Amino acid sequence: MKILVDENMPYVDELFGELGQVVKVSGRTLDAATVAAADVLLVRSVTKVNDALLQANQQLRFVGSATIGMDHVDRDYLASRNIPFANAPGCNAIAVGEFAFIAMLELAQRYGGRLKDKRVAIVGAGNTGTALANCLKAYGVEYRLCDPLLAQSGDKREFYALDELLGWADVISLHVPLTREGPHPTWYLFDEQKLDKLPQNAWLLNCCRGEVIDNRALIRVKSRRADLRLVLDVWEGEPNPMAELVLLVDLATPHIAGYSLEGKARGTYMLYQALCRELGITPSADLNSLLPPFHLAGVTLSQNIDERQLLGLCRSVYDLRDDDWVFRREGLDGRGFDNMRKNHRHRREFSALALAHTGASEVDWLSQLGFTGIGS
Ligand SMILES: NC(=O)c1ccc[n+]([C@@H]2O[C@H](COP(=O)([O-])OP(=O)(O)OC[C@H]3O[C@@H](n4cnc5c(N)ncnc54)[C@H](O)[C@@H]3O)[C@@H](O)[C@H]2O)c1
Ligand SMILES: O=C(O)[C@H](O)[C@H](O)COP(=O)(O)O
Repeated sequence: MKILVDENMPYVDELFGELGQVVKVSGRTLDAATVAAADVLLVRSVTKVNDALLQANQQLRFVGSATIGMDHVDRDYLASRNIPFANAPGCNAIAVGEFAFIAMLELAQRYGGRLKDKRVAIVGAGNTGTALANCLKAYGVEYRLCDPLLAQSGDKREFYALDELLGWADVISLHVPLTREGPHPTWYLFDEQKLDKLPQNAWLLNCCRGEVIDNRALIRVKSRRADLRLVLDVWEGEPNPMAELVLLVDLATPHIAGYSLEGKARGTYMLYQALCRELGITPSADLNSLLPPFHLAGVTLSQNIDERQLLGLCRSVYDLRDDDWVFRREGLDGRGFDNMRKNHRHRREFSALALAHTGASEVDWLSQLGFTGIGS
């Protein structure tokens, strides 16, 4: 069985090696001729899976995407050919939640004031939005959710309308899928009119899809609104973001908010489980055994920590400033953007760091935030 895999998917040899011949390819440039002889195709978000890519292949048994987003996959086409499909919902939710949380701590540190005193609107309360909400709740930050679809579906959490939240929030963090149809499409959800409604001194974070914000309108609005602070991980026109926009952004990264080692490994593992199900095989590999140990054996807190010290702790797990810096230096053209993503291996989740304490008394919130093993 020939298993064609995006080269940016970690642990594929360990997980799929026993199921067939693993062939690694560039997901961005994958073409129909290369796919023609595959039995299994495993992609990430940069591969458009559609008629054009698959028409020359008559034996494909399974397609998987190690991502939450599915806007790159023509699922109707796959269904029309009875090709089973799986994605990896939730695989990188913790990574995105922690990324947005750390970015907010960074902005607070940079511009004065505390994140703890901000009000955060989370637009899209699915996996990644909820992961961010969990971080904010653990740290005691006030937040509100906007998700008309979940509100209608009977989700018991309290939801608010977007326009209402724009009059309430200091921080707006976007966590919606990219959709062009349906009752609440998100393509250009933040157009110029909506961007103009951002509160004074607002922070706007986009960790979902670039096209949820009209990037040209954002350049215009930011050019006349110096008060706005921007964190963008996703861009219109990836892998070629508008260089002019990058200059206006406080923290800029090449679509790596979900790129913790744990998140990427979970994505691959979820596809492994799905393919095993499809083949009627019991999965034998163990996800936890794949991850390397963290370079810090643990950290012992000798007193309760303040926000600045919390940021220090977060930076010891993942220093977002490094990615921002490399991105500005090397990631602004398509090649640099993709290279940074391809070589991104350094990031872990809070759970990689074991905390202990001697004199600290308020520590429960750190384990709720995700750190491991808080105990005296
Ligand atoms: N930057 C990254 O690395 C990264 C990582 C993971 C996911 N993503 C992107 O983020 C998106 C969200 O991920 P997720 O795991 O939270 O997905 P999810 O499907 O779990 O949640 C998305 C939520 O958005 C809600 N929603 C849809 N339209 C809305 C609208 N108009 N207004 C408010 N809410 C709306 C849905 O009801 C759903 O609850 C993904 O589709 C993907 O495109 C990016
Ligand atoms: O939708 C997702 O899950 C994310 O956007 C994902 O992390 C994107 O990473 P890629 O698939 O492009 O490597």
